[in-house]
Parts: sequence; C-alpha cells; structure tokens
Amino acid sequence: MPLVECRNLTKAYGKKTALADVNFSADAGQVVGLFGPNASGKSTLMALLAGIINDYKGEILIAGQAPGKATKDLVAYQSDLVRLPDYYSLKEGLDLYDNFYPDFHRDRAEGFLRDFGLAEKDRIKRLSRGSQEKYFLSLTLARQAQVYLLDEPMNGLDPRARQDILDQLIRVYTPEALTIITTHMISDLETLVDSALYLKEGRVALYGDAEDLRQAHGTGLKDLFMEVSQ
Ligand SMILES: Nc1ncnc2c1ncn2[C@@H]1O[C@H](COP(=O)(O)OP(=O)(O)OP(=O)(O)O)[C@@H](O)[C@H]1O
Repeated sequence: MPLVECRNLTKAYGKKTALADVNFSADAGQVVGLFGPNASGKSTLMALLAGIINDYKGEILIAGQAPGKATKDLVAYQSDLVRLPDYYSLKEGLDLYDNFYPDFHRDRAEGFLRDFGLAEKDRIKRLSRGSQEKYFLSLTLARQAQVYLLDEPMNGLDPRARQDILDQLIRVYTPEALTIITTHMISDLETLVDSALYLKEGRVALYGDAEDLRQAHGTGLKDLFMEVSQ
C-alpha cells in the first residue's frame, strides 16, 4: 500500500477549480518534488494532504486513511498557512510543540536552532523572513513523522541557507518517511528528489521517477518545468 495516495482528487474554491482529477501515489522512503507554475494547485494539494482543507471530491489516503484525526500524528506540515503567533519567543514555540506533539524531539529542534544561529529568547516577529523559515522548518523536522509536507520551506533564504536546509533534510531523512516538498527553486532540489510531480492548471502534467524523467526527456528537472509549464 502506498503511504500517500490521491484518486481523482478534485478541489474547487467556489467556481474556481484548483485541482482537477489528480491521481498520484508515493511510497515511504521517498523525497517527492512538487513543482508547477503559480496558481497550479501545489499549496492546495499540500493543505489537502495535511487535512487543513477537507472539502474535496475524490479520495485521499494517508497510510490508508482519509486526512484528519487519524492521520494528524503521521503528518508534519510546514506552510505559511499554519504559523505560531509572532509575539511568541522561539522557546515558547518549542514548549508548545513539546506539549502538543508526542513525536516532537526537543533536543533535535534545539540542535537545529543552534546550527542556524537562532537564540531561543528571540521573538518570532523580530526574526528576518529567512530566519523565520529556518525556525518553522526546525519545528517541523524535529517531529518524527511518517510524512513531511514542506510547502516552500526555502522562501526568502539565501543560497547558503538553502544548502544548509537541504543538508538538514538529508540528515533527518529516514527510510520510513515520505517528504513532499514544493519550491520554485527547482535546481536546488535536482539531486535531492527521487521523483517529481508537475502540476499545471490543477492537473498532473507529469509524474515519475526523477532519473527516468531526466533520461526520457534528455533534460534536468528545471528545464522540464519550463517545458511542462508552457
Ligand atoms: N482560499 C482560496 N479561495 C479561493 N481561491 C483560492 C484559494 N486558495 C487558492 N485559490 C486558488 O486556487 C488556485 C491554486 O492555488 P494554490 O495556492 O494551490 O497554487 P500554488 O501552485 O501553490 O501557487 P503559488 O506557486 O503561487 O504558491 C489558484 O487559482 C488560487 O487563486
């Protein structure tokens, strides 16, 4: 059984169709790059998988169950849509995650913060945009989830920081976990992802093993994005 599966998934916001008839599945132990132009439905798909949006047509299965209570302990989700109050100190955020998520490894999060040079006494609102991303990524990756959903985790980060974050990803990467990551910085992920899912206007334009896609199209994942999104 795949760890994540969507069957004929369709999501509309009023009259606007954000996702149409999306079919895909992904197994544990994979890193999947979710790519597509602006408004192609990437964040909507992530929020559906996270169970943040729950009115849709078709089927979503996470470890065989619809997103919701049954899956919330399996899924760690990072997105602009879900944030802590910005007047919190970083330590208060750690405390909250520690109390809320049974799978939260505080020592791991503290290690990430040290690596990123973030001080626990600082307030979230005082951090630069890039540092905020690093903080939320630290909280997310410190959970021992089965599925990590990272929606633009490297927004606003400089190239060095992006590289650090990819290293962090690899560090926590376990054979049991599935990581789905969206970014417009596709070349950053070229060597990290096992497979690539391209959305265009809410539909799956292309999905496959990254190496197979490169071979079949004779181009890298970023150039493939250019082709697919034309
Ligand atoms: N809450 C909402 N209400 C109405 N329409 C929405 C809402 N959220 C998203 N949409 C629409 O759904 C479509 C898909 O949006 P979504 O944010 O999922 O795309 P995206 O691929 O993540 O875009 P981007 O790369 O710009 O972040 C867009 O047309 C968007 O305008």
